Amino acid sequence: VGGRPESPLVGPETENGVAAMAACYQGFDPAAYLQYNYTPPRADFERKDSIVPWKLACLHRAFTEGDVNGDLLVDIGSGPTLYQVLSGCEVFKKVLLTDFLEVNRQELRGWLQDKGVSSLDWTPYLQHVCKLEGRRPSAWTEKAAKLRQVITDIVPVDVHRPQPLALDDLPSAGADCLVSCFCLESVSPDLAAFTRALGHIGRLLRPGGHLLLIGALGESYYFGGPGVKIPVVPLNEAQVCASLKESGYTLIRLEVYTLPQDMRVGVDDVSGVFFAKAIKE
Ligand SMILES: C[S@@+](CC[C@H](N)C(=O)[O-])C[C@H]1O[C@@H](n2cnc3c(N)ncnc32)[C@H](O)[C@@H]1O
Ligand SMILES: O=S(=O)(c1ccc2c(c1)CN[C@@H](CF)C2)N1CCSCC1
Repeated sequence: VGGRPESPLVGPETENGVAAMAACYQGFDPAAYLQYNYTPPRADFERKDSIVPWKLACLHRAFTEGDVNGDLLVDIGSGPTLYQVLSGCEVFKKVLLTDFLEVNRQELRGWLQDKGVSSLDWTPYLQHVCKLEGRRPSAWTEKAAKLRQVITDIVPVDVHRPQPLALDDLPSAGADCLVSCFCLESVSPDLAAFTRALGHIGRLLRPGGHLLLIGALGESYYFGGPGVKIPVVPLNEAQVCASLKESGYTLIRLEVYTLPQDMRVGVDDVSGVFFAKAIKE
């Protein structure tokens, strides 16, 4: 994983762009990334206009409105975060986490295997999702146990490969649902590569399966650690919709959140966040 794409359709220019992106990620710092994006002011559960309640509510609704079901949920480009599967872990028997970097896979294993070892305390996220589910916040320990029970593995992934996962990491029937947050636009050298990557992960999904895609709007860079500036494909809503359509999905719903000024904290130049629920044709 992480090698050059195999597709004969991809020219040297794109291969060079993909390789350059992979090089940018060698300095990625999970603890710093979590600090930049998953602590206040961005992760402030007391603020009504905070992005956290909005995102967790989008995911909760998408997983629980009745059309998403099956056995296997795969999270593409998990990074060092878990918020993206806190609702899905109640709906799927198996959850597969994936990331390109061993440092991120190690961060996730630290949380899963040992109650104390992780760079961020996910308790407020667990408690918030319990509240969305109508449970008492103290049920967060049960949700943490559920998460540790359903996450079957944490494996390498490369969305620029036509087959992003190792064949033996995925059942032949494919995944029933994919979730992917802030990954494709943050790892692609350009819009064409973003769209191709959407098609590649679509091949992991059974026909009729759902994609829950969260991403940045208008973002051209972010810091993945101190001094680790990573380029991002700046997207607008129309491009997201067009790329989904071009790569074989039917859009069910697109929701957009505009970041308040005080959440623009210098770790990136994101202007908004989109949430797309789509179905693979
Ligand atoms: C901006 S982070 C998103 C992390 C997390 N999903 C979140 O919501 O914050 C982008 C992630 O993509 C991963 N990544 C980098 N290159 C990749 C590739 N070629 N294929 C899949 N994931 C990749 C990085 O290791 C990183 O964890
Ligand atoms: O939407 S966030 O503010 C957020 C969370 C992660 C990221 C960005 C924004 C923008 N840059 C991305 C680079 F890929 C990563 N957010 C942080 C608090 S919890 C919910 C998600």
